[in-house]
Amino acid sequence: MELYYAPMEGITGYLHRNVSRAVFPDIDKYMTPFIAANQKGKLSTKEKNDILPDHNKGMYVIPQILTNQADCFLAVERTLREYGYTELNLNLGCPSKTVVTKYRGSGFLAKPEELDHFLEEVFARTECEISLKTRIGVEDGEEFERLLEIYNKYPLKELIVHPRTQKDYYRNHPNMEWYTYAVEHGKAPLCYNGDITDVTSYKTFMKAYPDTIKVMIGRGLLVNPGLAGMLKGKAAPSKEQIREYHDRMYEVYREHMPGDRVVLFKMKELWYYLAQHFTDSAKYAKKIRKAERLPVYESAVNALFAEQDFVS
Ligand SMILES: Cc1cc2nc3c(=O)[nH]c(=O)nc-3n(C[C@H](O)[C@H](O)[C@H](O)COP(=O)(O)O)c2cc1C
Repeated sequence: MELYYAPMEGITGYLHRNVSRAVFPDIDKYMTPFIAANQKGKLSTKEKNDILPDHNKGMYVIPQILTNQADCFLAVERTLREYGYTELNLNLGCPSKTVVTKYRGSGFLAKPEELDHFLEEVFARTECEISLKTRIGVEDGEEFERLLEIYNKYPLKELIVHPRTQKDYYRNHPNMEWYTYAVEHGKAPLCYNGDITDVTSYKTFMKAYPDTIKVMIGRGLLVNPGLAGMLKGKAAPSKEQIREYHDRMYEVYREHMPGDRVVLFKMKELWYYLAQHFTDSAKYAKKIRKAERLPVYESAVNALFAEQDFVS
């Protein structure tokens, strides 16, 4: 089984990636949060930092691109090739309003003809291997029939399917009827993504789709950073490992983020997920959420680690 770390904008940048890798080295591939492509193929400082080979040593990293313009895709491809990347991913899943109203991310799924032309042009000129990360439609899973017909025309490296619609955001459950449709009718190698949160949900999924060889996990790895190891037969992470994961993350953010407020913001975001597997975590999570200074934050975290357990 190949396990992929899903891209999560604002969370899974290279600092997060390196710390996760150092403590829990069971992920096979990492996808970067999306790079918003422009005509010149220029990367922002944040995007450049995220893909620099020196910042991603020892990891298989796939840069993800967000655009609906073939020229922009190919321009950023040229830039990424200069850094040595030969595999790229197109984001056809982002559900956020600001992205969707520009017909990008899952918004691009509303324009299947344009999407087809885009892919035609990209595949005619690309020098990379290209995968797609897609939702099943904008409003309704029925749209996926047409979308898959389009995807099947191109030599995709792989098709990563998160079987929700744009309208679903992260609500409801993945629509497994349409994932089954992808299994039965898709030509590209498939990777499943969506709501694999623990060993039980993984086993249930694998029982239904025993031929699966690629699974991408996002939030499940944030709530339990040791989940990939568990899915590969390792023991559940100990509280000491979670502490190490936390401490290293805190250290790199303090080293690289511009000021305590940003560090606190990043750490609170981490705890939004990480607190979920601690026993009786509500009051500690509240203190962490309310902390406005690092010493207050640290004492809330110390109390949580000292007084509660991590159970996965
Ligand atoms: C905070 C956040 C940011 C995300 N950013 C991206 C992104 O940049 N690109 C992308 O393709 N998906 C993004 N996603 C979607 C995830 O990659 C994944 O498809 C989704 O969370 C479903 O998988 P999961 O149930 O395993 O978390 C994001 C999700 C979250 C929660």
